[in-house]
Amino acid sequence: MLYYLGPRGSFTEKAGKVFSKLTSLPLQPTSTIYEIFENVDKNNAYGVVPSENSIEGSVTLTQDLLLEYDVKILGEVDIDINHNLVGYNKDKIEIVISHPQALAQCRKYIKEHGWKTKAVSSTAKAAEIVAKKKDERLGAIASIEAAKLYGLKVLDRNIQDYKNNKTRFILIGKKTPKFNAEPIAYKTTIIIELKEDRPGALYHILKKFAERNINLTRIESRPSKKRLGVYVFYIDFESHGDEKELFESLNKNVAYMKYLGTYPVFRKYI
Ligand SMILES: O=C(O)C(=O)C[C@]1(C(=O)O)C=C[C@@H](O)C=C1
Repeated sequence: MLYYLGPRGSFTEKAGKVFSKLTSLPLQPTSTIYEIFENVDKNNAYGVVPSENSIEGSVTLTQDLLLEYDVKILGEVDIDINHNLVGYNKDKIEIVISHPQALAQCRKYIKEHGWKTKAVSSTAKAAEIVAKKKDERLGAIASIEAAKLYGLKVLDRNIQDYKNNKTRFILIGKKTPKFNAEPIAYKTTIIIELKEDRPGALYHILKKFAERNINLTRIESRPSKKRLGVYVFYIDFESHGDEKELFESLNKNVAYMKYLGTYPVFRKYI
């Protein structure tokens, strides 16, 4: 089973469809990202979750749960995100409902119209709520598919503040499934905590990548949640086959390291 953040018509479903096609796993909607991690961890299932967005950055809940749960990243795909205002009548709208990431990606547009906002669990959930309430004062920010599915009008298209809006989605699970297409690249993700807070501590870590000519594709810090001012670093890099020697070397300089996997990166059209 391949769990995704639903209901039907969410952007995560789009990414889910890509991975479902690649693996032949059947899709199953859930209502929270938590539920996806729970199912993956307890029932050996697979899940698709948003990881980062080109406008708003990291989906912090996903990042935090990757640290907490015993799951691996098994694949990655980037999906174009085009947000739309959906509902009944644009002139009557007072409140727009959507996922917090979607509200943030359309911040300027919402401000220009002076609407209030309400955050819900996904863009598709927002469309479902507006359709159920049948209230002209409500609008949702969602996909065209969600508008069709829940019988709403598309009142404005492509309303995100920056046009080239993409979200990166990851496939999570315990064991790599069989993929029926070739990836465009392989990546590795690790999470580390530095041994001590001293000059050059991070530099010595980064130097190990530079010395081995390994290209980093992301480095991001998140609070360790242990103490204010203590961070963990999420590092993505282009895979280079055997990484054993690199990890041995890194282990000497870190207080903690979690290996999240070496995984294929797919194009959205397969
Ligand atoms: O609400 C949805 O449709 C989702 O799939 C979630 C989500 C997210 O969590 O980032 C996915 C992509 C977009 O960036 C906006 C919302």
